Formats: sequence, C-alpha cells, structure tokens
Amino acid sequence: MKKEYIIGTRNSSLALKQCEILKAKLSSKFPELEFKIKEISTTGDRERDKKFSEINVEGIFIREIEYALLAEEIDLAVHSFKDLPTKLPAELEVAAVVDRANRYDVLAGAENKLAELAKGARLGTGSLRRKSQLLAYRPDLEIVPIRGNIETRLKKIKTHNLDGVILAAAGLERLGYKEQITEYLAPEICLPAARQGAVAVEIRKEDSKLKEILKTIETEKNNLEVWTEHSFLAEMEAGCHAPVAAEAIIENKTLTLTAAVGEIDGSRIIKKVAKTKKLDLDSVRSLAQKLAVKVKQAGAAEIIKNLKSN
Ligand SMILES: NCc1[nH]cc(CCC(=O)O)c1CC(=O)O
Repeated sequence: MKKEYIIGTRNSSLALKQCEILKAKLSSKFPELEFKIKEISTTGDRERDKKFSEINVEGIFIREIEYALLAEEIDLAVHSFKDLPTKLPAELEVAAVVDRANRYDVLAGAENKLAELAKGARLGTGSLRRKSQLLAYRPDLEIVPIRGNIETRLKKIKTHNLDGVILAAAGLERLGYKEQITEYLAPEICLPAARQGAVAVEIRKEDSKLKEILKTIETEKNNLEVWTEHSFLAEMEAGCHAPVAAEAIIENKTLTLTAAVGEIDGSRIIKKVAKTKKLDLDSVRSLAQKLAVKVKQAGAAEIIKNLKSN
C-alpha cells in the first residue's frame, strides 16, 4: 500500500485552508499515512483582470489540477464543490464530500442590513445568481461586477466605492473574516448555489484504496444533501456560473429541495420545492432530476438558453 499521498490544490488562501481541513481529518484517522500539499496555479487565478465573459470559464479554476491528477503528479484534488463542473473527465470522480460549512450567502463590509441600505446602494458581486435574486428583492440596487479571491473582493469595497459585497459565508468563516459579515442572507432572499460551502475531493477512479480511505470521513446527511443539489444542477445543464440556486436540507427525516432560476435583471424568479422521506442516494437523485425538469419546463430552460447564446 502507498504510504504517501499528494493533495493538489489552487494556491488561493481558501483552497489551501480547505486542504488543511482535509489533511487534518485524514491524518488523524490514518496516522500511518503521510499527506503532502502541492499548490497548482490555474488559468482562473492567472487571468484575474479579465471578465468571465472574455474567457472560456468552464473549469478555469480546476483544469490544470485535473491534468496533474491524470498525470499522477498528485493523488487527490481538493475543490470548493460549487466550482466543479457537473461533468468530469471520464477517468476522474468526486470520491468524497467533506466538511460542509455554512452554505448561505452574506452581505459583507456594509454599514446596514440589506433591507436598510440606502436607495441605489452599490453592491459588488460577479455572480449572476446573486445579482438576479438581489435585484428581484430590491430593483433599486446597483450591482457592480467584481472578481478576485476573497481578500481582493473585500478590498474592492473601498477601491470601487461599494456599499458592500455579497460573498459565501463559508469562505469568510474559513479564512477568519467573520467580523466582516454584516448579515447572513435568508434563503428566501438569496438561495445559495448548489453545493456551496462543501469541499469535494476528486481522485482517479481506479484508485480504489484511496476511495476507501476517503469514505471513512464522510457523513451521510451531508452527502445526501450535497448530492441532491449536485443532481439538480447536472440535470439543469447550466454550468456553475448560471443564475441557478439549489438548497437541500434534511430535517425531521424529510429532505426538502428548494431550487430557483432567475432572469439576470431580477424581473422573474422561477422557484420550486420538492420533498421526500426516502433518504437514499438513488431516491434523492431522482427527486432532484424530476424537479429540474419541472423548473426547466416552467421557463428556466429558456433563460439558460438565452444566457448561453449571449
Ligand atoms: N466562486 C468563488 C468561490 N468558490 C468558493 C467560494 C467560497 C466557498 C464556497 O462557496 O464553498 C467562493 C467565493 C464566494 O462565492 O464567495
């Protein structure tokens, strides 16, 4: 059996933090194994100044990391599951989902809560999902497109004269910026992205020993919730930058999946809910696929098609 495994990741502070979380979990369960971290620079990290519309965005934060996996330069790749395309190279798979942090979006670095911000307040976000829902809630807001890692986006509040930025709670909490959070946004106002806050571990499919190791650090509830959201997104065929939101929560032995797709200008949000008491992977996947078909039929297919052709 192999004694040393190499974990590859982007070199952003959040990616490294997520690697440390995984490494700590694995090292405490398998003290006889050694896990090393290798940083890999991706196109997404290098082309920071370009807008997403100027580059082929699908997978820009992960492509180089997947090449390293395929070339066996690394054995595990750690990603924010949210950023992972739903279709992976045939030789690779997500072998485990670990450590889901708070999955909601927050308003950060603002002086007031979202409802109390002045008319026409300027909020920074590059996410079409966030823009769509924020404008549906408050059409007077000015949404300013920003990119960059979490530290960069927080700095842009000052440099771009913003009243706040919208970010994932997970990233801010993991990096110790909790004091920057002004308000956790309720899912009724800003439903999070499918898989937000979850850390995914991608490996080579053939690496069955590693798969066994990873299975021991998963939890069933987390798994069911995250794969429900993943199946919904996969069935939408929308990519991770589309205005698509999904949240699956297990409470009182019932899984509730809420999903939304919006026009970017907030003029319309299509939202649907499905519930099941059958808590196994096959059942929740099929629930998610059925809901996606309904959401597409209700108008989301057209919204996504128009986005792709623009
Ligand atoms: N798209 C960038 C990205 N990818 C993962 C996170 C944060 C962690 C997570 O959502 O899992 C972020 C930043 C953000 O959306 O605020």
